[in-house]
Amino acid sequence: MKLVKVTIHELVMRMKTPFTTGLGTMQDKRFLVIEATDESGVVGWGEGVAFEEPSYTEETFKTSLHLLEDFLIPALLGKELKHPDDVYEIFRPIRRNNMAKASIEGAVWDIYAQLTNQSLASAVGGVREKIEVGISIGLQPTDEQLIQTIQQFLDEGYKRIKVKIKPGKDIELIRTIRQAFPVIPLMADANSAYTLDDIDRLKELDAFNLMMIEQPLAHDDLIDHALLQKQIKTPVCLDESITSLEDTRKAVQLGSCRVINIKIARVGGISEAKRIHDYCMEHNIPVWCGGMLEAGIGRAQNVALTSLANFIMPGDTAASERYWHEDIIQPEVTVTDGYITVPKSKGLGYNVNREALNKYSVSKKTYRL
Ligand SMILES: O=C(O)CCC(=O)c1ccccc1C(=O)O
Ligand SMILES: [Mg+2]
Repeated sequence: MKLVKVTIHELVMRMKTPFTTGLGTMQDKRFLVIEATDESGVVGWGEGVAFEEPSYTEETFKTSLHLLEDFLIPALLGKELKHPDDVYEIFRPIRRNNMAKASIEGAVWDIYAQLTNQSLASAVGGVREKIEVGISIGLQPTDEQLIQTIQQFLDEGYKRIKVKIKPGKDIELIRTIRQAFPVIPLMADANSAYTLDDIDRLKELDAFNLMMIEQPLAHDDLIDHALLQKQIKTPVCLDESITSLEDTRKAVQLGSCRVINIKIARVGGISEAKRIHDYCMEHNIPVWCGGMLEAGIGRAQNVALTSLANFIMPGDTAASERYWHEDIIQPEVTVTDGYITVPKSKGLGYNVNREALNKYSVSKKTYRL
């Protein structure tokens, strides 16, 4: 494989409903679509999922543009690639900026799958025909609305409910949910809203039989999470803190968590996501696939990755229609009885809908060898 042309499309798509966490609210999603062309003319697609504000990680869609234009695309154009794993090595001298790296690495994986006549799921080593999915629900204005929203997604078949918590909207909130839904698979994501000073409060959550609590403490912490995990029964799941296989090794050795949320973009691509998956499998740490409110291309990659053997907990990869009036892929990702069927066709398994892509595109720029 050799990339000869890369086009960056900048899109803005309005979500059906705003998504609120302790970090902020998002409704209009600005993101990047990467269209990469190989020397044989095969086109691969990637998605740049960094948000407009550096609140979840330090990256933004603008830093992604800068990295792609000035470093990542120049480093890849014209390079002979034997396997998509080569991309991670080529990018190694460039520190962090994982979402920017993943955006173009995903396009190389798509090209590789097409050139080797297989689905992306099969190219990454997936073993499942269908994947079990859950849903992540943002903070709601009232408890009534939250209960109603949970009921709606349970009715749609979602297998696990994740709610956002923050100080002051935690114990009572979870108690209210448990009163309405005593036995559903339920978990809470704090997006780093707590410190060890809140340990008594976090211990109170042990009463509610949560599947796990996601990223309670600082976004870059492993040590305090290990201290916390020793004192609470609820399994700790790390999201923000895991940016690489190295972070994973340290977290597992320290006992910082019992579960890991893998997001392709957060760890710099599909290759590193796979290595984290494999390490966790060897160490009996279950993983699940997190989300970045992706449009169709990122969503398709999540479906493929989740077909790996150790994705044994439902992830956040919900149906396209949960987020978008119209997605940029055909067919859209659909959920039936809480499952997504992993596509078997060549490459991503979904076609990019050029008409939709152009409709939501606000600018584009092409780089050639
Ligand atoms: O539905 C999704 O794509 C995931 C939603 C979600 O929880 C989330 C959305 C934006 C930023 C961070 C997170 C998170 O997993 O912490
Ligand atoms: Mg999270």
